[in-house]
Amino acid sequence: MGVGRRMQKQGPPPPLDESKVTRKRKEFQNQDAPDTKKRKFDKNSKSAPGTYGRSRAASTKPKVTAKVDDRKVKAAPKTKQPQARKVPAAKSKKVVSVEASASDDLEVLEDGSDIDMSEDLDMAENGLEGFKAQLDDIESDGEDEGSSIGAEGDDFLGLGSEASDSVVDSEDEGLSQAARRAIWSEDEDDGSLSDTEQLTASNIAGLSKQLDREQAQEAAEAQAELEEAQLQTNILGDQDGMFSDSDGDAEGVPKIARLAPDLQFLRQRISEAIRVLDNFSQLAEEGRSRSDYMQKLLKDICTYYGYSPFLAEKLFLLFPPKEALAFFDANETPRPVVLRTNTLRTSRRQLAQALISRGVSLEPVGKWSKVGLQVFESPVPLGATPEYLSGQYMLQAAASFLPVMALAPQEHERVLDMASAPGGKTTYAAALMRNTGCIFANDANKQRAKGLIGNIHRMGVKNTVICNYNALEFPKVMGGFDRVLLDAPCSGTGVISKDPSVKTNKTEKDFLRLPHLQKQLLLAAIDSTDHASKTGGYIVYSTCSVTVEENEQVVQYALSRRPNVKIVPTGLPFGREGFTNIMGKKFDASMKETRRFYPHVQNLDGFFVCKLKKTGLTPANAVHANGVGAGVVKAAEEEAVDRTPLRDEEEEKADEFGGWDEEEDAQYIERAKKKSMRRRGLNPKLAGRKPVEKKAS
Ligand SMILES: C[S@@+](CC[C@H](N)C(=O)[O-])C[C@H]1O[C@@H](n2cnc3c(N)ncnc32)[C@H](O)[C@@H]1O
Repeated sequence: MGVGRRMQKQGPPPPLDESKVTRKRKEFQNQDAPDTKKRKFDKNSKSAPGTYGRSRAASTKPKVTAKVDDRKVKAAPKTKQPQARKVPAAKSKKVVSVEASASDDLEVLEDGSDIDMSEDLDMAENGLEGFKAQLDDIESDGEDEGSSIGAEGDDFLGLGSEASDSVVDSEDEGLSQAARRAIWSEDEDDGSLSDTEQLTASNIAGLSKQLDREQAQEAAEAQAELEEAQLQTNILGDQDGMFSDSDGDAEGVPKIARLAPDLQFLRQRISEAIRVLDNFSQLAEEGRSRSDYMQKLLKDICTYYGYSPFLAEKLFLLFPPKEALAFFDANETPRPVVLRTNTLRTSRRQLAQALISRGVSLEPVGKWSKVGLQVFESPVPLGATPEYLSGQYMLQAAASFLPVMALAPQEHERVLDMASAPGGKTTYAAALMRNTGCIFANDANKQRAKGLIGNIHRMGVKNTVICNYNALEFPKVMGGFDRVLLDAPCSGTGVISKDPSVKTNKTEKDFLRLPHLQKQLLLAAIDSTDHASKTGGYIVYSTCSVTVEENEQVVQYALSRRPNVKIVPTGLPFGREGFTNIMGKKFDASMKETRRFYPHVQNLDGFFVCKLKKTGLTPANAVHANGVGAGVVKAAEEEAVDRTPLRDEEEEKADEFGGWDEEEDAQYIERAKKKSMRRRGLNPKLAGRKPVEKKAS
């Protein structure tokens, strides 16, 4: 986490203030690009993807001082409205020349701190008011130069405008006429007639032609700017209404106007469509159906937030329309940075003190966790502090505490973590078990399992065996666990703020393939659990996805294939109930005991947690996850012993993850043999020698 990045407090995010977003976007359209490059921005604000992010950044107003006549004065920030620049050549050039000279002296103050948008906007507005007043004063001087200045002032106000850098303070009232000319009319090439210039018969025709040429050139430039502005904002195509639109279906829209969406307008249209959908009978246009609005809305959501149509629809349908928008918005902002205290090494209080002494600003994550700390600001990289390196904490999203809290592993139990890398949940479980009992931490991915090994060592976890199986192999590999955690591989629709590629890279195929795998893994988890465990017999299924296919549907499948399990309360103090009925799909009534977590509700990653209790042996006719018949499952369940198959030597050698060092092992074996001989009273040095036969005397 970088310096100066302030996070929101964990908890529901405040509702989006539409008026601010709109204002900020408008400001962006009025900004000059070079100014925006110089600023630093709070990355933690709500912003739409891509250009929306840029527009939000660009709309921030820096503090600007301009030196005019060697005096520093506060200036209103530059603004620009290219569409409105149809001004006579002479005046326009004058404005540009003033801007150029003023900008040489401009100082953009960058204090490096986050910029408070609302304050800056107020400042900008106040500055503009002050400048208008000053211009009024200048105009009221009533002299030739004054009237020329007055005209410039009108341009400025009308344009909104270019010369705002060169704001003069009240001291300008005392400037001499010559001084004013120096400020406002120094451009020799401005095309206007100076008061020393004479119009004669010989040059009047030439001058007239020159003016015509310049006016034509100016008109061409204005047209070019107008077209460029349309490219940026797509205004022509969009402003006709909700159903005459930017995607090229509106007649008479020039092609040029269809290239880039106007995000501000899109946002308004999305809000409007949602308003109509919320009160359809009263607000809908005549002849338009709900589905017309829905289609339009989904299309706009795809453009605005950058989702594939397929995923936008899937996620949209999980919520009422207004809430769906809040969900999409929340996916555009990062979740709070949270760390979990490793109670095997320290206490939360001690850790907090140590980090605070390094300048870290933090708070307990909430009453629901005794180990979480939310970090607001840190001057040091949190992944490299001595406390981190000595394993006193894990950087871990708060939502990922929840499945372990639901699992509630007890001391001295045997626990299986089926998909455990990089170990956030395994190490938490180990801490809850106070390093007693045994956790089998499995992951099918060797590379990720290496990260798991690193974390386990760093955090002083000693009760864990790391395995590298396809978890579908369980319980053939091993069974009879008191508790099993299946934090399943998933599509990641709950963590889009961390990985926005999910918006476009998940296809229909993924939502067939993943649920299939998840269902099979859950059957394997159930079959690996000891229903007769004195302390447990529990399975926790979790994903960091919010789709129904990966959650309720998977659990429902398991209930239908394994009548020997039932859903039980998770024990978590908050979270929304799982769905029992959605989009025409009906689930078991007990599904409401499962819990859903959302970015826009709890300011947590999207998560699903379900706790199951195994009540008996898997029935004889059950089919195992791995396609194996019931007999094998039953045998594996009954025989809760380690049945890890021996792997052949070649495989072992090639396996850098779990392979043996043959030479080192030979030494250990040799040493062990010698020890064992000594214990039996034999001399190891004589080992291998043939016993000397005693000669008969
Ligand atoms: C959501 S992540 C697990 C995160 C982990 N529980 C933690 O808290 O750090 C899912 C994991 O499943 C693993 N995985 C995918 N397919 C698997 C399979 N068939 N068997 C076992 N692990 C699998 C992936 O390698 C990945 O590490």
